[in-house]
Amino acid sequence: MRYFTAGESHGPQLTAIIEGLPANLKLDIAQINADMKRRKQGYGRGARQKIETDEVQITAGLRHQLTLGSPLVIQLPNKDFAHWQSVMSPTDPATPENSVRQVTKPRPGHADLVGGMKYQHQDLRNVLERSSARETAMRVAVGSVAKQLLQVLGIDVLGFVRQIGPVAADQTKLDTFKTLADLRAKTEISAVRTFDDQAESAMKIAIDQAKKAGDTLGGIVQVIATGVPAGLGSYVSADRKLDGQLAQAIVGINAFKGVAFGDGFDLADHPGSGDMDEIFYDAQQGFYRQSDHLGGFEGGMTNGMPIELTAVMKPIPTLYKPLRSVDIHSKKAYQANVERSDTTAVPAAAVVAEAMTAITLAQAILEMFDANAMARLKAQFEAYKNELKNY
Ligand SMILES: Cc1cc2nc3c(=O)[nH]c(=O)nc-3n(C[C@H](O)[C@H](O)[C@H](O)COP(=O)(O)O)c2cc1C
Ligand SMILES: C=C(O[C@@H]1CC(C(=O)O)=C[C@@H](OP(=O)(O)O)[C@H]1O)C(=O)O
Repeated sequence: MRYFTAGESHGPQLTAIIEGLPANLKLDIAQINADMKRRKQGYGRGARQKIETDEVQITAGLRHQLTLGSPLVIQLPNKDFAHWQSVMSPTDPATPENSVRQVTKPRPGHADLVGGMKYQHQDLRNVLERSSARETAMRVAVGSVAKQLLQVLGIDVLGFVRQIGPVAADQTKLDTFKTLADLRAKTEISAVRTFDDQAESAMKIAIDQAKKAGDTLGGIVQVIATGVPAGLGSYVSADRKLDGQLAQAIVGINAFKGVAFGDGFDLADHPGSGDMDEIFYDAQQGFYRQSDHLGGFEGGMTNGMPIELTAVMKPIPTLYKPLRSVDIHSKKAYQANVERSDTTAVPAAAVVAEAMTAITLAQAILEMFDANAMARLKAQFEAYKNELKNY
């Protein structure tokens, strides 16, 4: 399965094309729109989210709710385009209004300056329109399709928030959730998509303070995937290591600067005796582990334990109290451009990280098993899981 997205943040619409989905996967569009809504939400988002409704249309590859095996096309209109028609028209010639609204003062931390240099743009709007995380809406739509495929195979994926700015949720509270369904129920009703009420209140205060100061916040998200069988990915070549592919997918999210699996950076100061997931066997379940320090990966392959990753998002680069920059035309020192921005988008980014994990897992499965028809895929997948149990 591969996919592309196209579309500018304030252009007429965003589009995703997914190729390589099996035929006869039942798709619930309401479920895709529910995920779109989850990405829109989160304490600390800016005014843009009030304008958009983020309801997708599927215009190819689907008949009577079943995939055809042909490319699936998902479209999402940008409601904000109505306010940007003259600036963003794909066909009309440029008007004087365009030059007034040119962006020439690049924002440190955004793609503006380097994108302008690389593509020889004199109006940095030509960079920001596509580098904007508006595009992550399409990744969530694609991820929602991937999650519906994984659901048929018994795999569940959830993204949530661990930290916003200096406020971290309490790990011991996370350990009290026995199932992913319980954790989902808790994080879905949280304004910051976390599981710790006390931390949530402190996170909201931190966001309010940052907003008041014209500043922004980053944070840490976590993704857990359960029901993943051992053996996805491979140790035989570096580019086939699934943890490596997942790291790319996660760090490829706008503003993400790092990813860690299992105990992550804490592995550095743990002795080996405390951090390997020891191997046990019983006839009922076959080989199993009692711990998940390595986040579900050994040798670039899933090992049958839940996949657990954490990832860090830097603070939002557009500041209402702008940073120092230089005008690309006059070369004079100015404050960076600011139009409108989120104070933090960590809760939304948790949904994007969940989507990227689901896409990466679905791709690994569709590469390993027959990807033509859903029923055959499911039969092969179940047979493989039985084979593992009897190894
Ligand atoms: C969901 C989400 C929302 C974002 N919202 C904003 C925003 O409102 N303003 C902003 O400057 N950056 C925002 N960003 C971050 C920028 O898109 C990102 O920093 C930029 O594309 C540069 O890429 P890099 O940070 O990966 O280097 C957001 C990121 C995500 C994932
Ligand atoms: C539009 C979205 O996020 C945008 C991501 C973004 C950026 O620079 O990444 C900048 C802002 O764009 P605007 O100036 O239109 O408000 C965010 O709102 C979205 O998530 O749907």
